[in-house]
Amino acid sequence: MLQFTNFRKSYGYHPILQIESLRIEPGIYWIKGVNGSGKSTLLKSIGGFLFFEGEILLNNVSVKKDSVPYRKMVNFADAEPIYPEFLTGWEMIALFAKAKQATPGQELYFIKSMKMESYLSNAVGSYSSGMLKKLSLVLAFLGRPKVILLDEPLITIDTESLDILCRWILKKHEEENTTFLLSSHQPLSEVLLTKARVLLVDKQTLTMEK
Ligand SMILES: Nc1ncnc2c1ncn2[C@@H]1O[C@H](COP(=O)(O)OP(=O)(O)OP(=O)(O)O)[C@@H](O)[C@H]1O
Repeated sequence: MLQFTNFRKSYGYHPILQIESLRIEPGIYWIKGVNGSGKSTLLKSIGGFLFFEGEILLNNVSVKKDSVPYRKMVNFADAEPIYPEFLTGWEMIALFAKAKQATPGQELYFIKSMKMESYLSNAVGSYSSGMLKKLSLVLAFLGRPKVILLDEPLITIDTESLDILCRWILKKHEEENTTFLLSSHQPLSEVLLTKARVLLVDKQTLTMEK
């Protein structure tokens, strides 16, 4: 369970988000909000990548005070992923698999289902934006995190892969009770919509829609 207490995030003197108190139970959540409302800022704060005032706890573990155990429970895929260009996809996967203590071969299901075998031996610098996006999604699913944060996961990937990603999300949630927080301007697939609750970023705060 994610818990926000007196959360405040500003850039300089520009306040972006303020969440007095909010509990997010395990589930699948669609984070909605207009451009610039603060969705990426929220996800990066939960991921432990940004400084903020107040507290975020995951299963009572603090992102600030216990950042190492906290980060082991949280995986993140950036909206526009950037990786060292000279590493291959396989090398990136090996790095993340080790860091996230993935079971041997866990990545193969994801790689096969999105048909990525043909390019993973190439350096990441040669990837198209869709190829890079798929790699970032595979990395985010490695290990057994409690929470997976996906910032605009639906952009740049082809329609066939969209359906596959929705299946990954439902499977991971059903099998491991992984919580997903995903931001998207595109509507989610019907099947994902039936499972997802909406978190709205508006007027500089976050509210759960019924
Ligand atoms: N590094 C930064 N420095 C200063 N301001 C920033 C920074 N990053 C984001 N902002 C500002 O914070 C606000 C929220 O940005 P954020 O990227 O979180 O919005 P978003 O809801 O994800 O937007 P979009 O839907 O366009 O991706 C915007 O006003 C943006 O200009």
